[in-house]
Amino acid sequence: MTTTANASDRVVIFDTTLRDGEQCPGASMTLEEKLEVAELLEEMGVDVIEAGFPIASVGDFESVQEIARRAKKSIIAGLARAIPGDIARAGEAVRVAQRGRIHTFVSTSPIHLEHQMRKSQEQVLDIIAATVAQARNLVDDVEWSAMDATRTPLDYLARCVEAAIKAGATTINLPDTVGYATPEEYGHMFRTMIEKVPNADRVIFSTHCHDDLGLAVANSLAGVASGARQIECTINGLGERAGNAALEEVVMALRTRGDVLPYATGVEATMLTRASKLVSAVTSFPVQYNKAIVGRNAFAHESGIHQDGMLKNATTYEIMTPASVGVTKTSLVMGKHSGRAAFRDKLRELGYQLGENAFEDAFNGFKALADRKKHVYDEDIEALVDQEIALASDHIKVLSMTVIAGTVGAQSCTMTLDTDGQHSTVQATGNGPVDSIFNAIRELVPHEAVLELYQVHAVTEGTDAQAEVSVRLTENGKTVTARAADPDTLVASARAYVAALNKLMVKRTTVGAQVMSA
Ligand SMILES: CC(=O)SCCNC(=O)CCNC(=O)[C@H](O)C(C)(C)COP(=O)(O)OP(=O)(O)OC[C@H]1O[C@@H](n2cnc3c(N)ncnc32)[C@H](O)[C@@H]1OP(=O)(O)O
Ligand SMILES: CC(C)C(=O)C(=O)O
Repeated sequence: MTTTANASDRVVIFDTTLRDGEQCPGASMTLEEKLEVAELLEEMGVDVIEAGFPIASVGDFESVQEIARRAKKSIIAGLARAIPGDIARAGEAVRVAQRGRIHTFVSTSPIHLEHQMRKSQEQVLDIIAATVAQARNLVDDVEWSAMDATRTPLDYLARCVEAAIKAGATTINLPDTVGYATPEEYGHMFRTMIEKVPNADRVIFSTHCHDDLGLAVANSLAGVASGARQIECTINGLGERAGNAALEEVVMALRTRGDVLPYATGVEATMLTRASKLVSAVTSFPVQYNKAIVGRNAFAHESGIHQDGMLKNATTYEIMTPASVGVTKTSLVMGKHSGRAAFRDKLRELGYQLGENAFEDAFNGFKALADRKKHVYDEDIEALVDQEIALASDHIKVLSMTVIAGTVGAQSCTMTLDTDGQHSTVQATGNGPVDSIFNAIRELVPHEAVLELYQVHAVTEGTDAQAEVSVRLTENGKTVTARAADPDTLVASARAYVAALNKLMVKRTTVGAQVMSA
């Protein structure tokens, strides 16, 4: 790859996760973490890695130098203000790289010149000439940036760019430092510089966009469409304030919309998810669920209509494949918006084959559960379907129950059971609510079976989790175990006990014994 041609359709990807990304409050990384990220960026095919700001601290200097020492293919850049000491330090750090770059910057906008730099336009032009020349004496690859370029009058910006090119800059970066530009304005700035500035064709123009108005990626792409051939970006869009253009979004926009943005990058897109996860882990910055490309919902579909389309053909609702960014598969999330098509597919995946009636019952049960529960997991569906299957062969069913529990008085249960179509009700007390439930059942269905095990566990997490209750009964040497699940632990307990009784009845019938009478 060459970084000197401006006319090609190859876009240089300049990753600044380790510099601008680290400027995100709380995102600082240790040397080891930076080395790990840099190694992955290089393996992924990132052209330029901005490894840090060497004058900022000894730690920053050391990490830029170590990354520079280890890099094999990527260009390693170190940032420097337009100050001789900064440039010397950056040069010292990147000189050990096979391909080192000094990236020096100075403000150009009236606001910055007046309030931050406290310099005149003419003084800044002199500074640009001197500092870029100093950097060029140290390395061949020098990038110059006009800090706050998008709030700089174009005629003055053109004079600055001309001065930087004349002094030897090889890349000219025009940042939207405060995330202020619109795509149209940003593109116009590049077209103007490329048309107006002498020798503009000898350098690569670069974008560097911040996301204060959520336009960082759109502006970067507008810059490329207007002649820029380097995009500065960060993994997960990390960076100062609202962050920078996200590398994964830029790369996938170029890849997915090659019809209108016919520019290539050298990035291996299947590594994007891995890179996102690594940066999230080392910075402790979670990736928002709905983040484009790498958010956990980026390839998840919950609504029935979308799931139906996805099952028929994934192109109905996905513009890129999950595999293209390193995600193993699309996920159809089961929830209250899911329909029959997705539910049928989920049952198939879980190994169930239900007849139409049983399927409808299970689907209605699932919808009712999804209305009460935020997340419906595979285990919830399994518990629900197991219960539907068990109910289909039940002689005894729990029709209704009311339990009174608490600190005042004995716990009691009023229970109505349906036994082969006959309804009977009883009220029973007990030593605790579960005991009162089991006593009620014993009164309605007299039997000798002994309760061997009563166990409750949450099927999934959260206070709205389904409780799964297991009950084991033993009678005449025969043991049965049954389970039932419900968000109400007491209902699950009653159903599990009754399910165990039903099993016991089936066992008795099988061995020719008397069927219990209610
Ligand atoms: C848009 C960006 O993202 S730019 C990069 C921002 N990143 C960082 O600032 C992170 C690293 N920074 C640091 O560690 C420190 O700010 C340092 C080491 C660079 C400087 O620290 P200090 O010497 O204490 O200066 P301080 O940070 O208080 O102020 C910045 C100074 O740099 C000057 N300055 C800012 N940008 C530039 C520039 N591009 N060229 C020359 N001088 C500059 C400011 O005018 C100010 O100078 P002054 O003290 O004479 O008023
Ligand atoms: C140093 C420059 C490139 C910068 O980070 C900005 O202007 O946002």
